[in-house]
Amino acid sequence: MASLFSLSSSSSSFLCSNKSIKLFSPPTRTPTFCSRSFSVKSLSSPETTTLSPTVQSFWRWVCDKGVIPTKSPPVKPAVVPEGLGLVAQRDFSRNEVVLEIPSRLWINADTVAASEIGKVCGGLKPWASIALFLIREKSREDSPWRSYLDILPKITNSTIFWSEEELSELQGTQLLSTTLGVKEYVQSEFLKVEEEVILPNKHLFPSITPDDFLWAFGILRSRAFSRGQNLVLVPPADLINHSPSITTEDYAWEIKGAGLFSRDLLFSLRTPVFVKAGEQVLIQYDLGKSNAEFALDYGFIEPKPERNTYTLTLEISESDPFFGDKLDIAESNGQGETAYFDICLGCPLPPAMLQYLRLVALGGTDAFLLESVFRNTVWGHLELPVSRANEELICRVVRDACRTALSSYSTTIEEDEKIREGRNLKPRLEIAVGIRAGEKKVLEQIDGIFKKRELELDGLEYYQERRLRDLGLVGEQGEIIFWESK
Ligand SMILES: C[S@@+](CC[C@H](N)C(=O)[O-])C[C@H]1O[C@@H](n2cnc3c(N)ncnc32)[C@H](O)[C@@H]1O
Repeated sequence: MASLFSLSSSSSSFLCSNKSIKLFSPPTRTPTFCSRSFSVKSLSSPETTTLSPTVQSFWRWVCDKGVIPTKSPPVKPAVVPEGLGLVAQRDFSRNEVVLEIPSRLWINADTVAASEIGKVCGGLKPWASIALFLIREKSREDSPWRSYLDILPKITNSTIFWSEEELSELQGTQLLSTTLGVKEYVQSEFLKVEEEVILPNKHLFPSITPDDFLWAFGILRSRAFSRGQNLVLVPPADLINHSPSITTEDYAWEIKGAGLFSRDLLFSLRTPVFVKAGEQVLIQYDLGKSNAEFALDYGFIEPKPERNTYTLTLEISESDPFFGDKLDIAESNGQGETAYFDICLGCPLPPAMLQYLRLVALGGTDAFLLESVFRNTVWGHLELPVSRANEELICRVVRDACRTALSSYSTTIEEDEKIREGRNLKPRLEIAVGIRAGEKKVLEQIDGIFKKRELELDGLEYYQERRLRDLGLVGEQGEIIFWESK
């Protein structure tokens, strides 16, 4: 991916920023806007009585599978402000299991492998094979998964489904470049899958378009539970919605053995908080996700300031005369030629960021620190200011980068705040305005940190002074102690 900016001691260039794409981290969800056969009502309490025939038929299908006690189901699907959700039919205590779903109801890579297309999907990435499975089953009237597929949203508010006009509201944001990057990635995966699997096996597949593939990708992104490469769709557990006010780190779900005498697996969903009968059961999707990731994966954002992030991408330029030494030092300390630092609103800078910046900016009379004799200690030295020139350069370069990034947005924070005050904002506009305001606030925060630092440059202690002090050559007041002749 292109880097946000690169910084070197000889030249400093700032490029547009992009974030590395993390595919399929923990469970995901999708918001209210879903165009489906049930109508989404804005309700203060979950609506359990007016389910559409599609949802009723889905629930019958789930109950018929024998995975939910039909007479006294612990939860039921309901129309809630987030779309569909799960509503408690009795009180649940904190961490109590809400649903246990056996693997025969899951859709994962094993389901695909055991299906008619299993043989031809073996070489695909797990998500791509599940995507093909979903699309194929969706096209079959008699699919055993019909009732489930019918309740899946045709579209979500994820930015991957936004029109060009809607995306234009994200002008200047990192989310826009990430969204375009993800769409490009899905498109290129589609072309590969089309050439290697779909076209050579036309008898197995309906005609599949890039939009179908993007839909399936969006479905997986917003509702597959995942750990690492293992993705799994688990009806009806995937009706669980996210609550910003649940902040427990505990996993809300696990996969476990079905019992002593069974080789089957169960997907077990717990409620992280006490829930009263009639209330919606909610979980925390992921405390570590930024609003940009929420918008991309699920199509909603949270009001919490710390969900607003900006990713600074720093790079050791290949044209840097000390490229090899700097890379060696970076790699010995868990970094690379390119380093990504997620900065969130109201949080301190990531600890290694200043070290990496100082390393990248190292040059001139400070270059002696790159010599091999310092190799084991240089990273430690970089924790503190090296020289005025080095510190001044990093301040200037970071501040220039922030200003350049800030100038690429089409609105100011004040303008965004005004729009947000307006009533009845469309969900996608609300997301766009929240994201762009959040990114700008983080950029202003970074700029502010380095502006303050610039003002402190004269008062900072640099490497040479520290060294003299360690050698006992600097007095209490910072004066140099000369040898006194006897
Ligand atoms: C795992 S699905 C949950 C079921 C979903 N509500 C449905 O109707 O199918 C995730 C999706 O639910 C919606 N969602 C979940 N939590 C939400 C929230 N706190 N605010 C808005 N939408 C939410 C989003 O559309 C998200 O992509």
